[in-house]
Amino acid sequence: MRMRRAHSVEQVRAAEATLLAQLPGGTLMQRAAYGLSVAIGNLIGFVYGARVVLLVGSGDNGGDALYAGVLLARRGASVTAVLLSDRAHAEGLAALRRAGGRIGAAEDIPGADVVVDGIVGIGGRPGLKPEALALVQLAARHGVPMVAVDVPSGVDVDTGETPEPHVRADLTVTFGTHKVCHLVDPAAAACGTVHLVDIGLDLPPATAEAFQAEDVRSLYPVPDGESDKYSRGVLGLMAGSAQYPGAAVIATSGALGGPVGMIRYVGPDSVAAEIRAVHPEMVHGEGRVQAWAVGSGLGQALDKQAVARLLAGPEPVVVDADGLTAIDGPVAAPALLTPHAGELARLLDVPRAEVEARGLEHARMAAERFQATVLLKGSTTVIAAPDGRVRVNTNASAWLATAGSGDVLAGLCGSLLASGLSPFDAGAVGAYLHAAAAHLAADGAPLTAMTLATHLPAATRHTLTP
Ligand SMILES: NC(=O)C1=CN([C@@H]2O[C@H](COP(=O)(O)OP(=O)(O)OC[C@H]3O[C@@H](n4cnc5c(N)ncnc54)[C@H](O)[C@@H]3O)[C@@H](O)[C@H]2O)[C@@H](O)CC1
Ligand SMILES: Nc1ncnc2c1ncn2[C@@H]1O[C@H](COP(=O)(O)OP(=O)(O)O)[C@@H](O)[C@H]1O
Ligand SMILES: [K+]
Repeated sequence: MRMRRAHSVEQVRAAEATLLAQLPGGTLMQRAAYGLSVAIGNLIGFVYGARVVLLVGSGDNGGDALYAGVLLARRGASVTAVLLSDRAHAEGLAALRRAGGRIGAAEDIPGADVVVDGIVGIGGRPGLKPEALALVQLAARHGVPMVAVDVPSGVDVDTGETPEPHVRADLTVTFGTHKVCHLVDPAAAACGTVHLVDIGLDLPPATAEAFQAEDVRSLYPVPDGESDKYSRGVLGLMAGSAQYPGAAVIATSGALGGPVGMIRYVGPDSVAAEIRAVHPEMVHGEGRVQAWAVGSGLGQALDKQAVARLLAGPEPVVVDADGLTAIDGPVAAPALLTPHAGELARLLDVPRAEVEARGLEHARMAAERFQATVLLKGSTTVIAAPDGRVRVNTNASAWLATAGSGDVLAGLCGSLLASGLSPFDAGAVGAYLHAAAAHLAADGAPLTAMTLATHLPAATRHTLTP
């Protein structure tokens, strides 16, 4: 699999320590600095004559910035280091001086071609000191591109939280592996483009993973000559109501845009008629199913006991929207819960703002409490399994923020579950294809939930074709 993998600071430090013991001093920093200097050159498009300002803190993150400055200075850049501490990396500073770099100050920033944030890296606490914040704000006011070394200084590296002021980068150049803050919002949004430089770390299993097309390809249930509609999986859909009939239509569209062989709709005749008008292939009424999707648009028609029966198993179940209100403890069925921040806040009985600020923590907490995979929707979607594994989907399009797009996702995930994927895999594959369909459907302009659903086959084709 080719997923992007993120590791915790502790894991990175351990892997670095092993490697540092084997290599001559400074090797890792030189590898990091070389990758950083190349990425900076690529971002601004030239090096000779470029005006580069380094913001240098007290640690090795500042050291990386200084040595990248050395390499850029040797290629003809004019490099200035603004020191934020009197303990800046001494050897790096001496090397920069030898390469013709100089010590500068705030007034160098407005005319710079790029500012390099070497304030803090994985050793940083959240937040920026006032002096650093003022320099970062000055660069932003003058529209100078910002390159973060390893992480945007001031974010919480291991959680992606941003409780304090922090750098907003155009490009983040990280080393060895991604960190959680590169994948999880709100910090991920502050990273800009993330570029990974290999420095040769030997790493343990990741703390969080982000799927790529290849990962989806390896899991997607593709029918073969032996397949029939039942072996491909039948999805039971309990969604929509007289109040929200559209949710059932949209969820059906989402499900039919996935791998399922057949849909059985369980609900009122009036809603079934609306679905049939768009999807005549839908079957109305109870029967054997391999998985359930329940909850989208049930509104006041929600029958908590009926949902509770599904939650008791044995079939796997996707629980969306109103269906989530039927959950009050561990779920026996293999389950994928698909709340947005407001719904997760209600489930956990905490303020919505807390879920928005600390999404990863709350998704994990809910997965453990309800013994179910929790897919927390947002600009970054977090998928947390009850065993502690985490995946995130970062390739969404903001055009997805439209009514009914969550119903498409619930139907699609149900479809994947019915065709045999685990809740954790169904959530990751579903979130990926949902986002891919959004990019195709929107193509830089508004989309509707139905156009999103009708683009699922094309998104799947693109993803499954190497
Ligand atoms: N350890 C290694 O082998 C490698 C480390 N590398 C770099 O080293 C970095 C980690 O270096 P360090 O462990 O020295 O730590 P940092 O450079 O991240 O910073 C730690 C220092 O910053 C201070 N500090 C913490 N939070 C602060 C804040 N909010 N504002 C101001 N100062 C703050 C601390 O007192 C400490 O002195 C990585 O992010 C990476 O850039 C790379 O060179 C690759 C190899
Ligand atoms: N700003 C955004 N950027 C990217 N994706 C988003 C954004 N806002 C919402 N989404 C995605 O759009 C979908 C919205 O689902 P949901 O909140 O359930 O809406 P609805 O209930 O109207 O269907 C989710 O998949 C979510 O991840
Ligand atoms: K940094």
